[in-house]
Formats: sequence, structure tokens, C-alpha cells
Amino acid sequence: MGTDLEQVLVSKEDIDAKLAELAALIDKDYDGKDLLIVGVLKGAVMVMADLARALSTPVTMDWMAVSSYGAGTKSSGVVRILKDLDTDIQGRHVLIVEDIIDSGLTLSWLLSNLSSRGPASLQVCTLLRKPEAAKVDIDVKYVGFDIPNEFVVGYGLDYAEKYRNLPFVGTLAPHVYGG
Ligand SMILES: O=P(O)(O)OC[C@H]1O[C@H](OP(=O)(O)OP(=O)(O)O)[C@H](O)[C@@H]1O
Ligand code: HPA
Ligand SMILES: [Mg+2]
Repeated sequence: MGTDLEQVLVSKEDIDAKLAELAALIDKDYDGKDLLIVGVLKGAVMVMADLARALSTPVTMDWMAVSSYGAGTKSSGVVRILKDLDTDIQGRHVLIVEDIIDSGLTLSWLLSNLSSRGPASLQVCTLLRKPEAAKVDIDVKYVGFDIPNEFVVGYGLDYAEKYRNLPFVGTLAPHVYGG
């Protein structure tokens, strides 16, 4: 495992500090409002769990599962719903929680899908974003870290379903994915 990683990009300490910062902003913005946070499975599991516990605002939590990457390192652009929300979001304040915005294709699709359901508001919080990889322009209110255009793993992010449980975000050595 050790040799599969090239370098640590965002440490556990950096992640914790950033999520505390984002949680304080979200607490302020949603003060007195009823907030539903929606985690995008599976990548956002760690961010959801840690962000939710850093918030003081009471929230409800729901999950959607979509997949556009399959087993590779490139977005197919074709988004499939593997699990829909359990909640009716009409009239609700909804915050989508993501681990990463890479091409932006997943989120752009999700935003149009969820906004058609008539939420009172719809915003996005992501731990990571790759500005150089953006294929669509998306307005994201809460961003943790802008990172270089490299394939990363850990803290929810996988390569072929592996490495999600690493407590930090790191780059994968090219030999692992045949680079
Ligand atoms: O901006 P994009 O290029 O669309 O990429 C970002 C999306 O890709 C990953 O999910 P993936 O489809 O790999 O599913 P997973 O969360 O189960 O790993 C990630 O969790 C985001 O949801
Ligand atoms: O860099 C990445 N790593 C893992 N999963 C991903 N999904 C989109 N981008 C990435
Ligand atoms: Mg993935």
C-alpha cells in the first residue's frame, strides 16, 4: 500500500481544519433554517460524516448514489442513479456534499436533476476541486481545496474501489494505474 502512493496532497490535519472552517460558514448561512444535507455516495461518505459532526446547525441527512467513473480514472460523462433520495426535497434547503469536483459533469447533472424537484435553495459543498479539469462551469459555494489536475485517492476517493479508507488525500503512483 505504501508504495502505491506518490505523495500526500492534503493531510488529515488540513482536512479537519478546513471542514471546521466550512462548517462555521454553513452554520452562519443556514442559521434558523431547516437544512437537508445530501451526500453523494460513495465518495462523499467521509466528508459527510466529518462535516455533519462539525456543524452546530441541526441537519437531516440523505444520500444519493450516482456513478460516472466506473473502474477507471476518467469520467464517462454518463451519470447513472444507483440510489435516489428517500426525501421529497420540494421547499427544502438542500446542500449537496461532494468529495471532489473533477470534470464537473456529475455535479452539473445532479444540480439540474435536483433543482427540477423544486427545493427552496440548492447549494454545493465539496472538499476538493480541480479547476484545470473543469468541463462545465459550476457555481460552488463551499470549496475546501483547489488541487492540481492529478488523479487522487483517499478520504472517500477510490481507484477501482480501493484506498477510500485512507485518512488523507494523496496522489497515486503512475505504475498503479498503468501510467
Ligand atoms: O466532476 P466529475 O468528473 O464528474 O467527478 C466527480 C465525481 O466522481 C466521483 O464519483 P464516482 O462516479 O467515481 O463514484 P464513487 O463516489 O462511488 O467513487 C466523485 O465522488 C464525484 O462524485
Ligand atoms: O481524482 C479522482 N480520484 C478518485 N475519484 C475521482 N472521481 C473524480 N475524480 C477523481
Ligand atoms: Mg469513484
